[in-house]
Amino acid sequence: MEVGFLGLGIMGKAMSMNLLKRGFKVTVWNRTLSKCNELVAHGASVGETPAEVVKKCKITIAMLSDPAAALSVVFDKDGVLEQICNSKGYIDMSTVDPETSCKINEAITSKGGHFLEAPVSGSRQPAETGQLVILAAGEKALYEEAIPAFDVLGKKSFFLGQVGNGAKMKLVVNMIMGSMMNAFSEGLVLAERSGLNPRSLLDVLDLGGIANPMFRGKGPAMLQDNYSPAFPLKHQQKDMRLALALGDENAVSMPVAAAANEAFKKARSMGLGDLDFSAVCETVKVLKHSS
Ligand SMILES: NC(=O)C1=CN([C@@H]2O[C@H](COP(=O)(O)OP(=O)(O)OC[C@H]3O[C@@H](n4cnc5c(N)ncnc54)[C@H](OP(=O)(O)O)[C@@H]3O)[C@@H](O)[C@H]2O)C=CC1
Ligand SMILES: O=CC(=O)O
Repeated sequence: MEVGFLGLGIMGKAMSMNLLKRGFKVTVWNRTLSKCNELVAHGASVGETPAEVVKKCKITIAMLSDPAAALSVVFDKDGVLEQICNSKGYIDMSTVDPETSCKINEAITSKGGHFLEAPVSGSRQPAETGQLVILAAGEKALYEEAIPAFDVLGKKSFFLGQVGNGAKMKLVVNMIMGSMMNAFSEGLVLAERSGLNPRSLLDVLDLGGIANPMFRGKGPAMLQDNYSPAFPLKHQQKDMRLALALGDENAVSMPVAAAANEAFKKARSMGLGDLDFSAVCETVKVLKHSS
C-alpha cells in the first residue's frame, strides 16, 4: 500500500520509519524539508507539499504538533484540500481538540474525501517499536482499510465512533497522565527534601498498587535531571489546555488538572517547553528554593 506521511517530528519520524521497514511505500513531507533526508535514506519518496503527497497516495497520514499545525496543513495553499477527492483518505493522528478534528472532517468530506482521526497513546519508544494505542474515530470503511498500517504502528486500535471521540479519549488520557506526572514530581522532591533516598521511593512505588510504566520509565532519568524529550512538555501543556476546555464545555470541575496545567505553564515560562514533560519536576524544585 502506498501511504503519505505529513510531519516527521519525534513521533512521525518513528512511525513512518516503521511503515517503510514493514514494506509500505511511503511518501513523506515535513515543513522543515531537510528532516525528510533520513527517511529517504531508508527508501521513502518526498513530496514538496502536502498537496503533492495527497495527489500521489491513496491514504495520507498526518502527525503534527497541535491544532494550528493540523489546520494549516489541510487548509493553507498547497494543502491537503487541494488534492483530496473521493478516491482518497486522510488520517490525522495528531493530538487536537474535537472541534479541530470536526472542522477538518467537514472540509475533507465536503470534497468527497474520507476522514479518520486517530490520535495515539504512547510516546517515542512505543512509536519506535510499533506499540502505540490507536484511538480512531470517523469513517469506519477507512478505518478498516487502514488496519494493515495501524497493525504496524500500534499494539491495539480502538474504533470509537463519530469524529471527535478519538480526540476526546486522547485528551482525557493525557489529562490524567499530566496530573499524575505532577503528583509524581512532588513526591520525588518531597522524598529528597525530607531526607529519604528518592531511589528507594521508586522501588517502593514500583512494588505497590500505583506502580505504572510512566513512573518506572521516567523516574530514574528525573532523579538525574535528565529530561531528554520523548514527549515535549509544550505538547503536554497543550493537551492539558484542550482537556480543560473539554471540561469547561461539559461543566466538569477539574481542580487537579487545572493545577497541573498551571505547573506545565510555569515550566514553559522557565524555558522548559522543548524538554520532556517530566521537566515539570523543576517547577517543584524552584518553588521549594524560593520558600
Ligand atoms: N511525543 C510523544 O510522546 C507523543 C506525541 N503525541 C502527539 O503527536 C503530535 C506530534 O508530536 P511530536 O512528534 O512529539 O512533536 P514534534 O514537536 O517532535 O513534531 C511536530 C511536527 O509538527 C510539525 N509542525 C509544527 N507546526 C507546523 C505547522 N504550522 N505547519 C506544518 N507542520 C508543523 C513539525 O514540523 P517542523 O519539523 O518543521 O517543526 C513537526 O514535524 C502532537 O500532537 C503530540 O501531542 C502523541 C503521543 C505521544
Ligand atoms: O501523548 C503522549 C503519550 O505518551 O501518550
